[in-house]
Amino acid sequence: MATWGYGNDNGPATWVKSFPVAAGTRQSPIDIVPTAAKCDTKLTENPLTVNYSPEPAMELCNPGLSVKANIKSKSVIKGGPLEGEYKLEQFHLHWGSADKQGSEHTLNGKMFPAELHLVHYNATKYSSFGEAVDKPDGLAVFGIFLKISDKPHQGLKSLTDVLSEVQYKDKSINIKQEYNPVCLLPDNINKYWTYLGSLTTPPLCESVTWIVFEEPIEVSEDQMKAFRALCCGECGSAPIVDNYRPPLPLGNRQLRASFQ
Ligand SMILES: CN(C)c1nnc([C@H](N)S(N)(=O)=O)s1
Ligand SMILES: [Zn+2]
Repeated sequence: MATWGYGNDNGPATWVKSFPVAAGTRQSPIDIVPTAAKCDTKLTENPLTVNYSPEPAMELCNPGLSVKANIKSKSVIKGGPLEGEYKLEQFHLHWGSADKQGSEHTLNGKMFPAELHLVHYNATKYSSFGEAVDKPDGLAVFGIFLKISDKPHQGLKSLTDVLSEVQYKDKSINIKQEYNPVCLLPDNINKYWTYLGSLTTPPLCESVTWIVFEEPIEVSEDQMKAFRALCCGECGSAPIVDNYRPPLPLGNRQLRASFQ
């Protein structure tokens, strides 16, 4: 079976052939139109709280279509739109071949150069990510926009400085001791949009409560170049770029905002 990807013959428009849910009614990403969002005070009555722990030796790997860090520590979130406690499973990114594109969610039709996803599963109701992945309340993913600045992002620097060591598919390394993913979050996590959606890559399960933060994090052009130097396969293979799914219709879903 042909593997899915982001090329002309295996990209997002073809995924529905193997994953019919791609044509579902709660697919992600979406275009975020702030004026269409409903400000919901319930989101602030029980504020979103993040309780991340340092990762003793965080595994960073190149699975071939992104770069991802697997989390073993007990890093959890709760509150906001969430019922129960969700445990961080992994984080990864999507980025463009140029700064004009790369994010999955868009803001008033605008793409950012990249988007960071921190993927959590409902540890109150389910015993593992695998059990939670296809449940309607199984997952919660933080979406964080990346924007270009002249200064590198210090939290991401521990990763971008070693990406050359995972340049090729299936390479992995362990990041320095005590990496705390909290360093990746924007300063203000009280301003976000939330809606019910899906994984943005196959199997595209409609199991994600998305929490997309209004405040982007800032990265340097050199850090973007480091992501764009990662390869889809072995030495000489194509670079990993434009690994984003374009937005899907919001349909009858309600987009809520935690702020005015
Ligand atoms: C198995 N896991 C953790 C994931 N499967 N698909 C993921 C997608 N990349 S996303 N973008 O998080 O929906 S994350
Ligand atoms: Zn993702």
